[in-house]
Amino acid sequence: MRTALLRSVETALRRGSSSSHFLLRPFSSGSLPDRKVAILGAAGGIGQPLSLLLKLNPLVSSLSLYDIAGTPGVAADVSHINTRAEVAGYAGEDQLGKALEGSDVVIIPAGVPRKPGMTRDDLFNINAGIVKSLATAIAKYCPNALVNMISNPVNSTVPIAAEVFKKAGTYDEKKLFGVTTLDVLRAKTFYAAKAKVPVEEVNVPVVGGHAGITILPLFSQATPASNSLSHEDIKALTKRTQDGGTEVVEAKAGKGSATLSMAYAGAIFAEACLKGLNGVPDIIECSFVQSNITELPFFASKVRLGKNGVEEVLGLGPLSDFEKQGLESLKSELKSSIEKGIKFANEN
Ligand SMILES: NC(=O)c1ccc[n+]([C@@H]2O[C@H](COP(=O)([O-])OP(=O)(O)OC[C@H]3O[C@@H](n4cnc5c(N)ncnc54)[C@H](O)[C@@H]3O)[C@@H](O)[C@H]2O)c1
Ligand SMILES: O=C(O)C[C@H](O)C(=O)O
Repeated sequence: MRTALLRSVETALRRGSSSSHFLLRPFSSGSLPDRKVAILGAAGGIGQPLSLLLKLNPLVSSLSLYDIAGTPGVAADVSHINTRAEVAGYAGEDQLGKALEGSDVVIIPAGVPRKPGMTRDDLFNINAGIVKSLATAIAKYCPNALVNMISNPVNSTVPIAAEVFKKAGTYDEKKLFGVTTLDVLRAKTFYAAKAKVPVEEVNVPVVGGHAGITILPLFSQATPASNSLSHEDIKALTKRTQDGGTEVVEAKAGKGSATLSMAYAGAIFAEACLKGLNGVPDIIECSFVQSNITELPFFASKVRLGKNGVEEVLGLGPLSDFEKQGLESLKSELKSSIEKGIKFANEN
């Protein structure tokens, strides 16, 4: 028999709040809807910890782990954890259809990561083709799924997927997301340390794209507000957020890029998508989506998530002069990365 406590936990889970945390909380999956999540690239540096985090999430009833190799081991391993999600591992292209069929959310961390000295755009030649073939399969096997794109360069891989979906006749701009959550986590972490405020209370929107100067944290809108930060502090925080990925790439010295923090960020964003699908109100996250809040066709900003994916692309809000300058400076790089993705999808 379910106790009042369990019932209230269930209600809280369904209603949720974007800040409630899925780790270590008691749950009963009794009346939660079934949700299948597929991870493409599940045997990789991000894919493995992301598989673990989603196995811990009671909103997931079926966890489908796909990679070109290595997934049976990852699947067997996480499947022993005594949580709701049933886990299946699929390896090799001939199993991709089965891995995708019936998915509500597909997360894509498939592709190569950076080494020191490389930009994210240097990954384009390899990752563009990988993303194109995975998007083609999504259009065929689960055209209604919400797609969470992690593979870099996100500023180009999201437009590639959009073009593939358009050609297949399945494109729904509400369902395609570039995952920029790690930029938000970094902005929150760095701001909290500098402003000396409790990190768990901090919110900072990050807009633009996901590479270098296209990453634009809006510290003028950070909460709790701080009046102890100078303009030089804000400039330094902005630069550190923009270079956060490179900081990790250099520290890993040739052994890849952010994997653990990215898995956490990917799990947060996937959970937000699932809550939206489940009808939880007021789920707001930053994401790189089709947008008309600037003249660019894709742009990261706060979005409200709902039963069909993006319910509303939220505006930028008031910007400081420094942020207005940052916004103008990022546009040409972001525009050419988007155009590069569109061109690739249409010519290959
Ligand atoms: N969006 C972000 O904020 C963010 C953050 C960190 C990393 N990334 C990007 O995520 C990607 C993955 O990073 P990683 O560290 O996990 O790399 P990794 O090399 O450790 O893992 C990538 C995995 O993708 C798999 N893969 C390759 N081709 C595939 C295909 N066709 N189908 C399915 N799987 C395929 C590989 O077998 C491997 O297991 C990189 O492009 C990286 O730049 C993005
Ligand atoms: O920096 C990278 O190459 C990986 C990722 O985009 C990140 O921001 O950590």
